[in-house]
Amino acid sequence: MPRPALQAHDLVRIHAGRRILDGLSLTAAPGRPLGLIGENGAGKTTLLRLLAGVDRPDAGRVSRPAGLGFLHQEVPFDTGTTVVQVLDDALREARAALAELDRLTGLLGRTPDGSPGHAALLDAYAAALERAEEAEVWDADRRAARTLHGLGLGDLSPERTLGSLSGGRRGRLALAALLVRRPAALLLDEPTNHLDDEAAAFVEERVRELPGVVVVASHDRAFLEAVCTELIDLDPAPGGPVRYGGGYHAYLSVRQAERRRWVQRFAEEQQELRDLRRAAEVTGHRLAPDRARTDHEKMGYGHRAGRVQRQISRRVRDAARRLAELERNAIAAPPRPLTFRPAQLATGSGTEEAGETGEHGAPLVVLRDAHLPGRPPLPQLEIGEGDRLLVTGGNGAGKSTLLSVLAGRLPAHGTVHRRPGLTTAMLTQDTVFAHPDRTARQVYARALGAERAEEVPLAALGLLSEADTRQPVGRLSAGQRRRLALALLVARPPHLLLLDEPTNHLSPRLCDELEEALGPGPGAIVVASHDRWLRRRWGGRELRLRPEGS
Ligand SMILES: Nc1ncnc2c1ncn2[C@@H]1O[C@H](COP(=O)(O)OP(=O)(O)OP(=O)(O)O)[C@@H](O)[C@H]1O
Repeated sequence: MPRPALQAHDLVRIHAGRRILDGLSLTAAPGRPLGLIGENGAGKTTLLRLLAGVDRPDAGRVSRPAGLGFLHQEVPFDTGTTVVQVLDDALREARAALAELDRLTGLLGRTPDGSPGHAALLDAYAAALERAEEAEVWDADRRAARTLHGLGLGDLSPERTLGSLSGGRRGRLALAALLVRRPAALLLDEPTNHLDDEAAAFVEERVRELPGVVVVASHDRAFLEAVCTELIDLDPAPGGPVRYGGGYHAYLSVRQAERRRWVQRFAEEQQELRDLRRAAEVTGHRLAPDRARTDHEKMGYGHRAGRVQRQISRRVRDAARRLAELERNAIAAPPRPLTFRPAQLATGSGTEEAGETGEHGAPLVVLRDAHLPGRPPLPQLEIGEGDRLLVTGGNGAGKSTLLSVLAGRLPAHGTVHRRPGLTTAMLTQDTVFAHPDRTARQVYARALGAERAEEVPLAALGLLSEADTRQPVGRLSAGQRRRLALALLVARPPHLLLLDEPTNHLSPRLCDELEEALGPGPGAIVVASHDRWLRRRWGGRELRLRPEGS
């Protein structure tokens, strides 16, 4: 039986009066993973939610295979659910399929060949067998164990509640549950945000071999390249969202060429519009009945007056027609992309306090034999002025713990010496704002104080558009919320800036700009990241953490 595709027709979605999706159609075929890409706020999550049936479109429709699985950016289970309950839920369909097969086998055994109902029973058995084979139900328990292991969750006690797990582990468990279930259509929103290299490679492998529909929204270039056979770019384009075949690299070059063509077409069209308007004005002026004629015009005027008049009128009419047509169908101006423009990310710490205490030139932070009960060991570490340190390590190696200790958010035993007067700021992995109804601007002004917010206006940082700064933070996309959190940090640069997985949720363009800003400069910056792409290009100091016992 052919597997069903997922299809969307003419989807429209309006948020707060803005058309986020405007007549989008797509088909996601089984076995051909489709990637959704675009700037933060382009509408990827919005589209996934419509495809999943979590939200209803304002117009258009979706037809989807039964038994669809959706990995949200935020985990959908409540905090009291245990690990074993999540897995039982994932295995429910496989177990039900096996039970049904057993029941039909028993019935067949008791029904003699040729007796009434035997043929119907055989058909039911064949159908149940096909469903069970498709879902690979015999392998389900083994698959569950292998998947937990592959996602670095092999050590999880089945009785742990989700509330007791870190956000990253909760996310990985939700993903594991979906890979175990193998739904006919799998929709994934930023699946690699919490994955180290090994886990990301494992997921790539599993997703590639899924026989059903896969649609994935992601900013992870390495993942998109490895998994997707087609991409849909939701960023503005003259003819609406564009579909690209051939993976991420192919997309990048085609997309750049398209953007150049758009800019050029727009410039040419604007020039033509200006010319036509000028021509219409000048010719209109020449034809005006009360205009005095020049001597040159008077000489031939009587003789050729009628013909010239007709020619000019025709030209005026043609120009007016072309002008009206162009004005009606003019291509939209290519939107100017946001450009991250921080004055600096961190600031020099030659503070008065340091001078007074004779610590000028001393390290900003020193860790010696520092440790926290129940957490991975902390390294011996000195962070000095101008340092740029990349902290790497697999899931559970203690990257976030280290950053929290450096930030002074987690008290550790042993020596944690911070230079007097040192200011630190940390971009955490979960961006939560306490008042979702406050606009981004209000949050910014309250956090920084009106004076600083005026000195460094939010929109001037190039992280959010003017329009988005007026949005309530609860309505911003995950990436836009992270952009706001970053803006709050760089608007008042600290001496020591700590970035925990800074590239999660951020668009590739911003990641590039951020990476550039991380280069040499004043202050100190410590970055914890699993991003393969960032790590590959990092030129500075690196500290690799290993989980205890490894
Ligand atoms: N409930 C809502 N009300 C108003 N606007 C909304 C709402 N939900 C989303 N939006 C807006 O819709 C746009 C698209 O949001 P969406 O979350 O789909 O973007 P995205 O492409 O997934 O972004 P990201 O890359 O940051 O995850 C954003 O501008 C967002 O502010």
